[in-house]
Amino acid sequence: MKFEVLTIFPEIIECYIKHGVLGKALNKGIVEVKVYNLRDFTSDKHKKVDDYPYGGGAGMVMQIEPFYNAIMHLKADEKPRKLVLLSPQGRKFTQKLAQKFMEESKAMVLICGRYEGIDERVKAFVDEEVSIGDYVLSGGELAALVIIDSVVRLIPGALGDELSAVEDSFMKGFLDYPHYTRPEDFKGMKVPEVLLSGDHKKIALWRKRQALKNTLKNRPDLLKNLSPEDMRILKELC
Ligand SMILES: COC(=O)c1cc2cc(CO)sc2[nH]1
Repeated sequence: MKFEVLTIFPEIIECYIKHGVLGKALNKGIVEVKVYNLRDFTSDKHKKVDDYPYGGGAGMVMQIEPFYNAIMHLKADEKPRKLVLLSPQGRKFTQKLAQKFMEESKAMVLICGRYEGIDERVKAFVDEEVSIGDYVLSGGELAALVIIDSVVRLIPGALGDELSAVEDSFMKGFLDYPHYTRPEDFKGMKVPEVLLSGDHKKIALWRKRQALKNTLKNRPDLLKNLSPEDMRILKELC
């Protein structure tokens, strides 16, 4: 899978992708991330990317030309790619959409705005507009990193051989269960006995109960289409 990121702050992306699962996936060649500085696609000596908004108002708007030039540069190889604009107005990014992106796209272009936003005409050249949540960010780069991180984790082989409980739980529509590691007793805060029992069936049931309890408490909206077994456990919790 290949990600191409358009941004005026390439270092934000380049710094993050070197670490952790992403870094390993890059080293394994499972994923490729190329970052393009929009300033390299300007035509003036000051590498200007923004200008005053038509109609007035506070702040500056990013001009279409650098985005257009960068997109045309990428499209020159005529390879298929999904162009995604990160924006607060986009459709909500979820684990399901991450799965869809991983399954359907060999290459994604992640377009990051800054300032007060970008010229609306850029949207004529993108396939999707995506938001990672209902809050204001200073730019699209963090949202682009969220998408890269969550999609790469889903690529077979990216996580190595370690199972990922987080993926499992979210894919099943729950929040994760609690995790513990040594020491067994930290200032009197003990690890739940069941996790020390070695009884894998009991441990699995305890984890499922905890995941449902967490989900009921913090994200009841996720509790849809439960299996009869999960519904039984949930009813016990209520
Ligand atoms: C100038 O600001 C942006 O380009 C910008 C992009 C995004 C994405 C958000 C949440 O998904 S908030 C936000 N702001």
